[in-house]
Amino acid sequence: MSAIQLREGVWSVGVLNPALRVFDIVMEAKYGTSYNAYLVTGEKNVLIETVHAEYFEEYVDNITSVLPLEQIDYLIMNHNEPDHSGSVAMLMERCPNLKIFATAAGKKHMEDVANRALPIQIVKAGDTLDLGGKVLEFIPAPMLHWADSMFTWDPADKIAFTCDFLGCHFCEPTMLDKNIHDNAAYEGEFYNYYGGIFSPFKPFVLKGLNLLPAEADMVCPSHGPVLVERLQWAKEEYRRLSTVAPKAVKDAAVIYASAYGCTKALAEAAAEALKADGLNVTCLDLVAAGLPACAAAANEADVLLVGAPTINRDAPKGIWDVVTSIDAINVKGKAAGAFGSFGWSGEATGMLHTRLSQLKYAVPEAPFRVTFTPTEDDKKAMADYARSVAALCK
Ligand SMILES: Cc1cc2nc3c(=O)[nH]c(=O)nc-3n(C[C@H](O)[C@H](O)[C@H](O)COP(=O)(O)O)c2cc1C
Repeated sequence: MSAIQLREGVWSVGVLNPALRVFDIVMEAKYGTSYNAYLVTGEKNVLIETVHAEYFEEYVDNITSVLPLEQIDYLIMNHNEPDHSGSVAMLMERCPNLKIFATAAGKKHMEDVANRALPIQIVKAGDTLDLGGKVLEFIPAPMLHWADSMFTWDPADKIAFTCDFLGCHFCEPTMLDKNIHDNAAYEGEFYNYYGGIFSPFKPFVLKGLNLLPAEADMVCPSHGPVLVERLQWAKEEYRRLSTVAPKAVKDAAVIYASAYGCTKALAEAAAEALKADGLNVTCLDLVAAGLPACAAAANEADVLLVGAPTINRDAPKGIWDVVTSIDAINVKGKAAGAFGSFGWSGEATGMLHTRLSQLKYAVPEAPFRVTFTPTEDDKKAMADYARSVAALCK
């Protein structure tokens, strides 16, 4: 991809990576991605973001197709994940007089990524950068999706540069949303990106939408096409996806695996007790309900009970898949407990209890476990245990 003029004096100088299929270890990128970067020219010339280190030369080619590197005065780093900051150190080698602007957290991240001190000016909300005729404004927008995130606002061009916010992994060679051919594919990636990157930060997304200047008619994100025609839609979707309806009653999820019905009997005792106490209870057998439904219920629950037998000194893999699908960022105020049946050594419940406590759920002192078939007393004790977990929920 070469430099693409977006508006008078505003260029896209990022690169496409159409072959990428897995981003950040965990996100599928069916259509590759783009590492977006922008150049705003004037009396002073400023770059906004760099690119993944492997694409540095292509990035430099794009910049130098507009102007020589020596004429670049500033670099603004809205976000410093290495797919955007990975080329900062190399760029500094070529442009040693470059002055960099970032938030305080951005400075720390950038220097930790580059492993060297950098000439960074820390910016705060409302700080500006005068390019001579054009004044850019900095709008810190923390936790979108790192502490360092900020937007850069160009009021003269009505463009907001928003780092990952409103972006997605999609290669549109023209960078213009009006040229997207496969709109269904784009929308799928837009939602995947929101889900993978922003869904843990819903309150911050709503704050970010409010910080975004309403008069912006172009948004330049750091992945995927620039938003003009889709801008209103994209903002509305972020608002819709991030708005959480208040709950009238607390949700409880009892999720279990059970080979011979022993852990199942405990699960049913727990579910009945919580239902009787007025909670909205979802009780799911992992094998029947499947991982996606169990993971969704676990994440929705204010009170979570995870049940597993011990099989070969561990919990079965499927149950681990559930507890490793939990959004660790959003367990504040929630409570969880582990229970299960075992034959002789009974490791599963302790291991699950440790994991739940490491996720920072409020957990009782110990898990609940019984040998083989639960007695009526065991079931009563299970009901008490479930209630004791629910009592820990704020
Ligand atoms: C293949 C297999 C391996 C097992 N390994 C262990 C074990 O390592 N330690 C243990 O305490 N119980 C072990 N058990 C016993 C189960 O934990 C026990 O039968 C339990 O009651 C099963 O509960 P469930 O009906 O909820 O699956 C094993 C059972 C099976 C079928």
